[in-house]
Amino acid sequence: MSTHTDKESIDLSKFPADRIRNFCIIAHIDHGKSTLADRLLEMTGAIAKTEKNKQVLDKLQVERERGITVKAQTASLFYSHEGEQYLLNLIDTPGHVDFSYEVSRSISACQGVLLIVDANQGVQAQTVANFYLAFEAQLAIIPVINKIDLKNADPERVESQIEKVFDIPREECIRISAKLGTNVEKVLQAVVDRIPAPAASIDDPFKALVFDSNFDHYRGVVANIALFGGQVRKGDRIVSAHLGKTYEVNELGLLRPDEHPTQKLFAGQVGYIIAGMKDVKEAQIGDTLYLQEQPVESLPGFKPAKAMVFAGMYPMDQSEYPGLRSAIERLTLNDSSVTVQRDSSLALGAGWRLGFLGLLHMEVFNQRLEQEYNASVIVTAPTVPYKAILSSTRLIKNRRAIQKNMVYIDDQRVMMKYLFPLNEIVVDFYDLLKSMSSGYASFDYENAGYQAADLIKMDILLNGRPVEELTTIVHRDRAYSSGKAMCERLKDSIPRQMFEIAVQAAIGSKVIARETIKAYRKNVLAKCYGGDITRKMKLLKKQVEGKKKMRLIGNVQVPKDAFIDVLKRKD
Ligand SMILES: Nc1nc2c(ncn2[C@@H]2O[C@H](COP(=O)(O)OP(=O)(O)OP(=O)(O)O)[C@@H](O)[C@H]2O)c(=O)[nH]1
Repeated sequence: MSTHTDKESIDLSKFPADRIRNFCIIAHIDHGKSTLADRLLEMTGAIAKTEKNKQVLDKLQVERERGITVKAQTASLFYSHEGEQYLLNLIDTPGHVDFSYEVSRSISACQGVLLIVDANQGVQAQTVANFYLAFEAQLAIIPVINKIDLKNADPERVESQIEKVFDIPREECIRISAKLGTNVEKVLQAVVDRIPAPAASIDDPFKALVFDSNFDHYRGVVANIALFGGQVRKGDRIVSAHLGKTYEVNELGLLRPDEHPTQKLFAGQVGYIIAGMKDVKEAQIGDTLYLQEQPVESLPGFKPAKAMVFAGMYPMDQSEYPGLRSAIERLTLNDSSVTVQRDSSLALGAGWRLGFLGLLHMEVFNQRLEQEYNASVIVTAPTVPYKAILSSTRLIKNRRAIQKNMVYIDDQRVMMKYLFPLNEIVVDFYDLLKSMSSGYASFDYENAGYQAADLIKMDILLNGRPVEELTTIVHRDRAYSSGKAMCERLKDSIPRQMFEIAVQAAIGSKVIARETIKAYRKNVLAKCYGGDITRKMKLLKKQVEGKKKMRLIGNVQVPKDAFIDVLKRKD
């Protein structure tokens, strides 16, 4: 095996399309995609083999803190097989259901996938969902059974599941331990042998799909592109099909996984391009790029993601509005599955209504805003979309989940399909299901359209003042229990203040639940004896900092996390 670590030595013209393989790694969450990606990077010399290089493709702070992948990442690898040099472009994708949009976009730049399945857990919900994304896109699928080093590993059983559920012969499965590196070489060989080369010709005009992009504070838009034909070099004048605007290519190159500038990119390759796009709106994901003098027909692009959960987002202070607006614009460039609409609220001022694919997606977006853009925001209670008929029409009463079908994967696992009201599953269903099944059950969902239901609007009041951000739509039969639970949770998350606070749930003018937060005076100086003034100042400053994380509703200080916490069930 040979490696390329010298920056200057890469001549991409040596890699015509038949020497290129573009593939992504897909799997259920935690089955070991990022660990396998680390091994592939090490074995091909893209990164050094050290203890420090763990999950190198998980670049974001939020990914490292949560130990999950939320963004797909690209890495180009050089691999020699049977005397020939190959360029392998690997895209590592997230496993959690909320980020499946990243998977579907990555698939569009690939001809094959490694479908990783944990040798102990076997086929899980996102294994099935991701398999179908790859299958429908007609990609070559290489099943890889990972974690065979585990004491409870049962690769035989997992192979039977793969055969039964996906109709893939068991002989095609590769058993590996990504952690120890066992059989990982076989995975690289299979990528070359079983995944077709991209059908892209250097003789065609340059045509590239923008499959991801992000905003760099200094260089503007950095777009990840897959070349479906031709070649492109620094100084070329290219056009974005979406806006019809022309740009000059300033820089281009490979992602290894860090940017590695090259002179040119050729048909079938995957890389990055910087072309002086200064506005986030200029680099639409799904856009087609072509040379100014050689117009081409646009590529089909992507189906827009369908937001499932909506929440309001407001600056902590209205003076931070412009800064937050540009942060949201830049982050949505990198995460195009978020929808943004302007909104305003009496209590919180001007802000936005954002649509997300799920609650984890919303939390991660919020965390990225804070970590990558230093923005401090208030997020309101998430809701799901409803269509309301404004009359007293009696709606069909149907709130329970309806079982649609049930398939036995083997004697220990069963796959069940239900029709659920979306509201019942977006907030904490996944967490509850995991804890009730001791982590064994897994879950995936897709939109099944609108259904009529008997719903009412429930308000939450703090000292008699309605908090519109906490208004929810609930099923009539559940109004009392959910009103009571929300009041109890608010009581827990709002700290005592200098006066008594009544927390009430109401339907129209009728109060259905109430909790009281007793008055309390927190004297932060109580522990200060002897009048040390600098220490007093420090404590008072700390108290002011604490208050910044609070939102004033009427005269009540509400911690900003309360808006989400209040919806999560504790049982
Ligand atoms: N024993 C064992 N553990 C493994 C192996 N591969 C991965 N792991 C562990 O499994 C856990 C999850 O691995 P990741 O590589 O982060 O999984 P992932 O599929 O990338 O996770 P997401 O991107 O969040 O979906 C980590 O604790 C790894 O150390 C393996 O071959 N053997």
